Amino acid sequence: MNQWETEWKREQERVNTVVDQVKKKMNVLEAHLGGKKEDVVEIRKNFWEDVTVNFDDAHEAAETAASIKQQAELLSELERSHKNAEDQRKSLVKLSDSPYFGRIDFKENKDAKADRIYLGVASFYDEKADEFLVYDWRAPISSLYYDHSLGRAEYEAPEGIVSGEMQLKRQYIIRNAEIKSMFDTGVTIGDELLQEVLSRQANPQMKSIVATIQKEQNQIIRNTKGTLLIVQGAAGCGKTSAALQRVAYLLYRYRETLTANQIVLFSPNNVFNSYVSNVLPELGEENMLQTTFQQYVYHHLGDSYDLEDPLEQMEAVLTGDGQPSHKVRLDSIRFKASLDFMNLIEGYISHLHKEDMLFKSVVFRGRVLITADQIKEKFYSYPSAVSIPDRMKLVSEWLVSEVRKLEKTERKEPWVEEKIQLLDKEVYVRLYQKLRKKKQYTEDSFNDFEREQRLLSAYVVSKAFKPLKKRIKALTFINLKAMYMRLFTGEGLSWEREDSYLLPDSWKEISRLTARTLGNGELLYEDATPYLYLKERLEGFQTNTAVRHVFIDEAQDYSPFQFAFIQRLFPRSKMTVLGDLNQSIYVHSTGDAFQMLYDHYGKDHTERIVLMRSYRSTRPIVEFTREMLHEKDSIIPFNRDGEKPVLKQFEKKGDHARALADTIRNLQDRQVKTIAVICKTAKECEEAYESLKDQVDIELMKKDSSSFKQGALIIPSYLAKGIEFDAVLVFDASNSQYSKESERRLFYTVCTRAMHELYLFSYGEVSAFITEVPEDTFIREN
Ligand SMILES: Nc1ncnc2c1ncn2[C@@H]1O[C@H](COP(=O)(O)OP(=O)(O)OP(=O)(O)O)[C@@H](O)[C@H]1O
Repeated sequence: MNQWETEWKREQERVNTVVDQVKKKMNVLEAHLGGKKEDVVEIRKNFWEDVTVNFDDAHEAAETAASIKQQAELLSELERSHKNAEDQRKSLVKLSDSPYFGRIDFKENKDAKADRIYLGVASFYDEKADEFLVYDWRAPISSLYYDHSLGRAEYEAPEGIVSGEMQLKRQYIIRNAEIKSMFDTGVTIGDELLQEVLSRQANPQMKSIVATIQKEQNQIIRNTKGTLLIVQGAAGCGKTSAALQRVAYLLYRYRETLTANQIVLFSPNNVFNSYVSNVLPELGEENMLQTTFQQYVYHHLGDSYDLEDPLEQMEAVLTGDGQPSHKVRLDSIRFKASLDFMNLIEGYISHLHKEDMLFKSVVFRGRVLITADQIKEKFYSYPSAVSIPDRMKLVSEWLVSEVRKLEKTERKEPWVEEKIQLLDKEVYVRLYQKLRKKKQYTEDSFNDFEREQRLLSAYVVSKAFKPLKKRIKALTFINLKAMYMRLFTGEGLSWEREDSYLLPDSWKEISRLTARTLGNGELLYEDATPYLYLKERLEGFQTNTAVRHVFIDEAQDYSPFQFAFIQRLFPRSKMTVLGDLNQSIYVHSTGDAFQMLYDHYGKDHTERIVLMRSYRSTRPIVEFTREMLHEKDSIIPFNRDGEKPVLKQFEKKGDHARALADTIRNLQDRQVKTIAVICKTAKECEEAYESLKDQVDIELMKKDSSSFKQGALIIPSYLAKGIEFDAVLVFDASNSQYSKESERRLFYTVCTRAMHELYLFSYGEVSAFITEVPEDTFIREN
């Protein structure tokens, strides 16, 4: 046995010992868990038997309430501790399969001998020996593994910097408690392991990368300095991965004070949400809150409008024909995303502060109770030093009190009597009991009848007024639609000198388009954020102060307006924004979106990290795709071999479809797991599906799809954002699809979804973005 084999054997023995210990602990825990579960079931079953229920008088009722509370607390405490034990059991199950993935031998300066530190997804402590057999990858000492090569090294411990020498860095792949591979590494975390991990097939669910986090990614994960962390990096450089491991790190580091529901991740769409949803549970952590900006907007706008969704907007942009109306739409999207438009709205709000606020009359049963003018007069009667939202609250209180007064006079209206006649028996009985309780029944039956009538009319009127009061409290008397509309009616800004603002040349056309759609009860997606902004500025921002960390992935797709909005929404939160300007595919994305954030937070509160190495795709694919960009040097491929991208050009539709089907079949025969035919638009996807569905087994992804499975699928470009596939087939890489400068980034985004194989099918003349790429970076086939 050579030295390495001996070493391997020794390491395997250690794995066996650790796994034995883990299993022992698991057995103890399982027995304990069983007992706890029984307790919980028992308490649930006997909940009402163990509380004394007595409502005879106020004192007894209070005792009963206290008894129920005590029982509920006991139950929730037991459930909490059951959940903790269950979480611990899950992490032990993982450790029993693969207890660790790395080892470092680190000799602190003060010590004579090096300590062996083994790193895994969770820590494992041996009580008897009083030592950690496995350290959590997020422990302070574990950062040595990610940040340093052999030689002098240091890490930041709670008590200060610890310096020493790293004498060994080793990596393992352990499955079923057996070492499958083992490498000693030097400078970075071993290329061999990374090669092995990256060459695996893609998965419909993203995987954690803890065993192979690279040094520059670790800077993102463990960054706790700034309020704003900006991560800019090429396609596939691990931005999303780093973000998710960062969430896991923060949950570990601040475990006493931070919980998963204080972290929000904004992601591009629901498919992406489902794609990343497994990473944290895999690491033994609960998922953070996940949302899309669109979901947020929907939630807050309710159904007050027929709201266009962003994918419909995208489809309208991509299928546009370049006609003047299309150009106006593009201008509208761009302008409404800008800070110039935000300034315009701010100017409008200042104006509303003084005059022109629009209200809706308070109407009851078709009758105007309080006119819009009366409300307006009341609003402006409050001192202007009081903010608009505060004045709105005062108006709302005033309205409710006015309505209460009117409620009394309303009781005599004829409709009330009619309603009373129609009341059902149950209500009568209830009212009768109410009267008895109040001891209002006397022997005098005439008097009783009168009282009954009074009570019934009060009941009927109060019931009818209830929704009205509720609406008033929800500030629905503010005529938001009309006020937003007023920004666009008239030939210019009807309320202000328009030269005070920066308006686009096509402002008049944009105004006409907007007034028309609003008039039809539709809200274009580009109007959603500004509309919501105006609403919040008038009603008061519904800020969320509980959230401590906001992550925005694919941040290049957010407009400055949206960023500003999110900032206001989460005033106490730190922000991590991750994006790649080369993948900005929306018309509203501007090159300087991050700059706006940077300006807002300032240099002292911002950290900016740039990632250059791309891990997703093979070297030949990266060498091809980066050529499409102007700043090609900013992307370094990870050295993983593969075939060059293949270009196939066709003149006939039938040949094009047949060749696509042949390629898909070939991939399927080779057991390639995830195959995506990517089209520019949903419309093109439908065409692709029609031409392929009878030839191969393939699924069509639509905008409301929320996840994807293994196999072959057809997907529009904008839904494929952020995700990856073993093989990508670009449905039509012709110049008719991708030629404008604005389509360059879209084409780049599409091609960079490929991990191992990339095929470009062109129906007709090939896209200029391919012809300008050096011929030796791809293969022409026909
Ligand atoms: N350190 C790493 N170890 C192993 N795999 C990694 C590492 N970093 C990135 N990867 C892999 O590279 C692929 C791309 O990562 P990820 O999706 O996080 O990149 P991204 O920068 O968000 O890409 P995009 O901008 O294209 O959406 C994933 O399969 C991920 O698992």
